[in-house]
Amino acid sequence: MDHGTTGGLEEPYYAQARDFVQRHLPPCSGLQVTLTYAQSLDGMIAARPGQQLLLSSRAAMAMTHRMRAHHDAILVGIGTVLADDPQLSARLLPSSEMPCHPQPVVLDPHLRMPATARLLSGPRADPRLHSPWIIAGPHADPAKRQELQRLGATVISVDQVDQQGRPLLDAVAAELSRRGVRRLMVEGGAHIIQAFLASVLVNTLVVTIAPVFVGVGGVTAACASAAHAQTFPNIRPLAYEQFGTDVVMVASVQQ
Ligand SMILES: NC(=O)C1=CN([C@@H]2O[C@H](COP(=O)(O)OP(=O)(O)OC[C@H]3O[C@@H](n4cnc5c(N)ncnc54)[C@H](O)[C@@H]3O)[C@@H](O)[C@H]2O)C=CC1
Ligand SMILES: Nc1nc(O)c(N)c(N[C@@H]2O[C@H](COP(=O)(O)O)[C@@H](O)[C@H]2O)n1
Repeated sequence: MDHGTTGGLEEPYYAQARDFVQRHLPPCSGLQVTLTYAQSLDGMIAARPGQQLLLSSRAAMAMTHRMRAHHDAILVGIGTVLADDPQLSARLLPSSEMPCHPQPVVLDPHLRMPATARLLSGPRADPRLHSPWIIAGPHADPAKRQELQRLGATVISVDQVDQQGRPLLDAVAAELSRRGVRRLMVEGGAHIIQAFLASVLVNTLVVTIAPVFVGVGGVTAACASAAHAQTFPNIRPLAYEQFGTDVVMVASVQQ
């Protein structure tokens, strides 16, 4: 389906999203990592663990899709796949600007990805979508690996893991670089945001702040524990811009 020159987006959203991304994302040298998510005024990314909450306005969502299109790969954790069943595409852009969508990457140490996930079924219906790369740990079930590969996924083993059996992000980044990823956009969820903030990998942070309160029971953006409290990087805000009803902050991350 051709959505015309603005991909079905209203012209002001389309133009603002394009200009914002061009202005604020740095040119690429080595692996550039952009960490991005949407949060409420009280710092929540979901109302309940394992549930999806739409926070971004349509204008901010346009910016997110524009940003997806600017990256080679979009990474989420398996918790986000189980909660949201995302597509991780840049489908709000016109097809003329997005001949091929970015590569989805899922951190899934124990291969919990459901066979019914849209990340697996989508590429069978639309050849412009890539089947996901699934980053597994060393103890992943070989039968599940085979099943996911039969469904089109590429299962990549990363054997360097932390004490909880989760792939080390340095090793993940090296593997993605080796496969040609130059710009990586990390979207969440809470555990992945925390892990990337505690790493030295993030170059740019883009946070959409929506004018709502979520309250008790919500999931905080970075599920910070005392153990991680010392590991937040310094943030140098570069710009704040209003997208619809939301404010988007773009910042460089100082390691
Ligand atoms: N508002 C927003 O922008 C977004 C909100 N979300 C929300 O976040 C929630 C999901 O968050 P989580 O449950 O925390 O799931 P998550 O998406 O952060 O995945 C966590 C899982 O990733 C795996 N993992 C692999 N390597 C890891 C590493 N190095 N460090 C940590 N985990 C690693 C572990 O199996 C862990 O259980 C959902 O409610 C979803 O809707 C997710 C993305 C964006
Ligand atoms: N930018 C943004 N705003 C929100 O309000 C959100 N809930 C999210 N969530 C992220 O987007 C994924 C869904 O993507 P698709 O629409 O399925 O392509 C979701 O899984 C989160 O990563 N993002």
